[in-house]
Amino acid sequence: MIKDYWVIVPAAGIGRRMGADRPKQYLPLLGRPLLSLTLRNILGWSGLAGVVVSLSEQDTYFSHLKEANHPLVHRVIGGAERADSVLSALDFLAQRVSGDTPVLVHDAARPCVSERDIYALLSDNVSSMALLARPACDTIKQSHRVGGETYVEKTVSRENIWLAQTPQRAPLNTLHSCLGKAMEQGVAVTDEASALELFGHSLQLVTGDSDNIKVTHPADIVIAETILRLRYSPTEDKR
Ligand SMILES: Nc1ccn([C@@H]2O[C@H](COP(=O)(O)OP(=O)(O)OP(=O)(O)O)[C@@H](O)[C@H]2O)c(=O)n1
Ligand SMILES: C[C@](O)(CO)[C@H](O)COP(=O)(O)O
Repeated sequence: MIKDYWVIVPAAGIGRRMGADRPKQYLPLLGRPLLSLTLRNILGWSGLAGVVVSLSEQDTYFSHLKEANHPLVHRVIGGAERADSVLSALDFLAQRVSGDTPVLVHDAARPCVSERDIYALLSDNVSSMALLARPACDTIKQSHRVGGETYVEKTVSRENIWLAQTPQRAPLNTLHSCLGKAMEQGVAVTDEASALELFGHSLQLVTGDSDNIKVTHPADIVIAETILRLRYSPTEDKR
């Protein structure tokens, strides 16, 4: 398993789809802020060198988290889009660690990723550029709009269709340069793999669990709480 890797946690979003009174990463899950649970999870991964959390400039919540002053946790100011927030953390790392350092980018909003999936992604047998993902299991429809309504254009074969999760893994210098160039070119990249693909890199897909959900809508809070309740005992919750 690889060691001495860094994890970037983009956590500068506003959680518009959640529609809560604060950014979703600070909503309580099992009585603890979502971002605190995500960081607790990451800080337990073996071989971790450090974590860089990208925060909104207006963030007033982070400093109250248990993990805020952990020696392995660093913070940077994020940007308007997820990619800006990731790039800001990559800029921070590029000034401090060697260019071949493995970097994992993991959404703050995915508190449930399992240790088993992380160790699969970090395995020596896996390519240095890889991501957790799930094969699509529903029937896939392509749509078009007519008069303000949405209609089926066609059914797309789900063979070879995967749903990207995080973490996504790449060497620091490769990801830094690809993401930087993609943004200079004005390409909208919603994950790290897209930026790497754009410049011809081949990424390995590592099958992740379906419980690595991205907390996006209100109902996801209940689902994530259920997953976490099943996984952690009350004693472990004190960490
Ligand atoms: N400018 C942004 C936008 C998003 N993120 C982070 O990227 C992750 C995935 O984004 P998403 O789940 O879409 O979060 P939000 O952008 O906050 O949600 P929404 O799109 O509903 O506003 C989240 O951890 C979010 O905090 C970020 O760091 N900086
Ligand atoms: C990175 C990601 O979580 C992979 O599924 C996703 O692309 C983030 O997308 P969003 O538009 O920020 O929700």
